[in-house]
Amino acid sequence: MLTVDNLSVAYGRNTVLQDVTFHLPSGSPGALIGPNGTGKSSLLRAIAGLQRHGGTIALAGDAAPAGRIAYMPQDTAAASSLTALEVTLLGRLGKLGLRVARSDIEASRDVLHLFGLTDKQDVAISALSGGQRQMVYLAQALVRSPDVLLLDEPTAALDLRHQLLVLDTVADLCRERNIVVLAAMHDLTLAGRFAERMIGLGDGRIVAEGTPEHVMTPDSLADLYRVTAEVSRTSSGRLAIVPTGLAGPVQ
Ligand SMILES: Nc1ncnc2c1ncn2[C@@H]1O[C@H](COP(=O)(O)OP(=O)(O)OP(=O)(O)O)[C@@H](O)[C@H]1O
Repeated sequence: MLTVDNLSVAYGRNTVLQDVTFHLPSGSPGALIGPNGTGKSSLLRAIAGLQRHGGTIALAGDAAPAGRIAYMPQDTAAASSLTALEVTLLGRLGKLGLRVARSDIEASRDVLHLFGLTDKQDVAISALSGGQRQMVYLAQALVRSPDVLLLDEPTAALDLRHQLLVLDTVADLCRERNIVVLAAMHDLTLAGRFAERMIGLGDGRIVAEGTPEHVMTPDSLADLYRVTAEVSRTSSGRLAIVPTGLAGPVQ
């Protein structure tokens, strides 16, 4: 269980997160939703130990869990000449000795294979497409075998098939390894498919929390995003969110 208590983040005098308190159980994929600029990335970075913050973060009672957390940033642009395999392997850095063990390479190859990137493993990361690069950085996070996996818009650059592949892979991993997973997402229908727990962030505070059904009602979507939206069930029982119009003035 990840416990975030009274967390705050400020950039200079600009406080962007305040009084953020929530629990996220292991084994239940979590989605973090909310409008642009509301503090989702700041929250993920604070949990990952990459952002100065107030308040406390604990993982099953461990008050300094940063070493057990893997974080995939939103921006994976890279000018590096490292290959996809090398970038993935970097995820094992904490575990690597002076020599790279065969098992580290195999673990890295396996994850790249899972994402259909076997034929790209020796290609420089700078020569990959945006979606391929996003999957390589996800592979890097996965090979760390973290206890907490934080993903910032992990499907933003992916086509329909790879969106499902990546999210289903991460959700399965969350349940099988009983780890904590929190992904910031803008596609609410995808988020509803992926997540068992959802946190709605508005203006730097938690404004809704619970199951996707509870968080993604027309009223709470109007509060969060200032849009009107239809929330329905598909014939297979999944939640579908269709924004239908703007509500309220642009701020
Ligand atoms: N390094 C920084 N220095 C100063 N202000 C920052 C910095 N990073 C973010 N901010 C500000 O903090 C606020 C929250 O930004 P953050 O990136 O956390 O939002 P977000 O919810 O992830 O947005 P998006 O959905 O657009 O990615 C914004 O107003 C942003 O301008």
